[in-house]
Amino acid sequence: MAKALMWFRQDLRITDNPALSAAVEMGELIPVYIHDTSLSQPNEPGSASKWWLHHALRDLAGKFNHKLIVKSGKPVEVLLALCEAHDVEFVVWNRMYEKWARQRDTQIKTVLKEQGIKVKSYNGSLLWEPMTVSKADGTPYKVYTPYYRKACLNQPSPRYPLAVPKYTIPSDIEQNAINSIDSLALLPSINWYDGFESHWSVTEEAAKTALQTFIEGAILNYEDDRNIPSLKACSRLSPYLHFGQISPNQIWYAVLDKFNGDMSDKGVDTYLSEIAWREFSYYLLYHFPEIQQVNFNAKFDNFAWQYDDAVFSAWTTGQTGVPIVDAGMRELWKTGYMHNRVRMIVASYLVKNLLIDWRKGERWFWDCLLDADTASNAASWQWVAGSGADAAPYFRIFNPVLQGEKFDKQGEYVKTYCPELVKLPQKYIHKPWEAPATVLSEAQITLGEDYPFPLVDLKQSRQRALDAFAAIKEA
Ligand SMILES: Cc1cc2nc3c(=O)[nH]c(=O)nc-3n(C[C@H](O)[C@H](O)[C@H](O)COP(=O)(O)OP(=O)(O)OC[C@H]3O[C@@H](n4cnc5c(N)ncnc54)[C@H](O)[C@@H]3O)c2cc1C
Repeated sequence: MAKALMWFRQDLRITDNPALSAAVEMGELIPVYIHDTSLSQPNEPGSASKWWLHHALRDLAGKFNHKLIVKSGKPVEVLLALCEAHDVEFVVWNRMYEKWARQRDTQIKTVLKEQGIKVKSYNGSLLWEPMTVSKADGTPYKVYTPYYRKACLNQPSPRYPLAVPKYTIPSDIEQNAINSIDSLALLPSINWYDGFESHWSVTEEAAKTALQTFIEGAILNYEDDRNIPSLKACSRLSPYLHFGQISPNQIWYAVLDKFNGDMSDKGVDTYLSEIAWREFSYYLLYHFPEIQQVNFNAKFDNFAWQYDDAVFSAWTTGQTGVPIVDAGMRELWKTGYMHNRVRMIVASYLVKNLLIDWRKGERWFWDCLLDADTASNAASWQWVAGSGADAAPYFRIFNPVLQGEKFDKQGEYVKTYCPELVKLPQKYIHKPWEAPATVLSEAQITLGEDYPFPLVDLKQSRQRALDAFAAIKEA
């Protein structure tokens, strides 16, 4: 019987996996994961991602009775060796969209084909692949709304999710996956990740359960509640989506099937349009491959960023003296996740109030987020910075106090992650520096000791940012 090697990458699931289903049709299955040691920064996974990957691989290995072959090295060399050792006829994978991955995969395809091996790739992670969507004049969209509403929604319907295929793995494959995964040493050497385990279950089944729970409840209030960080109002599917433990197709059709294809409910429409923001991020990454490092809007190349180690460190450790910012940065550290509204607030504060280059923030998120994703992270940072495609204008500067008072009225979110402020009355929870001495004393807070004074004056730093922006606008 012919043998088909399935190269798993960011598609660590067995349901709705087009390459896996195709491999099973071709013959006996050889499931393989390769830890690509040729990657360097900025493409090498961050520390939090490696924690997730470790657990996701263990979950996947279990599905193959631990006969997942796990190797590390240069993929082309590993694949050639495996093809020879196991007499492989077909190699399949699901496509990735980063420039480095596309170049690597094209080269591998050529080398394998030269050896007489048949190679095929599939779409396993997007509803609409970037190369299939363009404006009437053939150029790529740069604005989200027409991209999604005009182009994507008028494309042929995305693939309906595939069932789990019935596979047979050759008997000579060893059940050695757990040892091989452990030997990749993915778990970070500094154990700051203990808290992750109480927040996340890293399995394909957990992704399905999270989706089901969300569409049975929170989706109907998503439009209003998604901005409130103290509520469980979002689906929290982002790390599963990044590692492909669930596909956007599974999400799309679970929602449509539940609501009989009706997208008119505000919650449903808004949720699906967030899934489409992920698609748009991949679209941008594909058509503008440098967005992780290069300003989409070249005017920002002359922006007068400022950098100060101590200031950046205060931001990363949640010690800026602005409670909603500090709560967000501490949520990230503790759980590997940060609520979307708060991501926007902390990013705006870094880039606009502290005038630190968005690329520094992007790198910190890359290392700490469990859902760190080249496309969504880079596109979102550029969006907040104002340098991106269809970005928030630079002059629209979030006031973190007003944002906190609007979206965390009672200060519940802040109190969860900044317990030293728990006794502060609601009136001052987002601006402790304005609290009278007696109030601070009753709340057992000494500013500068229990909680920092604000790093910068919000009004002055806002004006400084506007001046810096005016300078590049005029240039
Ligand atoms: C500065 C900044 C950095 C970010 N970095 C990342 C990142 O590295 N990885 C990542 O997946 N998301 C990133 N996001 C987008 C967004 O914050 C997360 O996708 C979202 O918070 C994940 O939580 P959820 O799954 O509960 O989202 P839900 O609200 O339930 O949304 C469902 C899904 O839609 C997608 N989505 C939602 N909002 C966005 C968005 N703005 N852009 C792209 N996709 C979106 C995600 O895949 C998400 O899982 C970033 C946002 C900002 C402002």
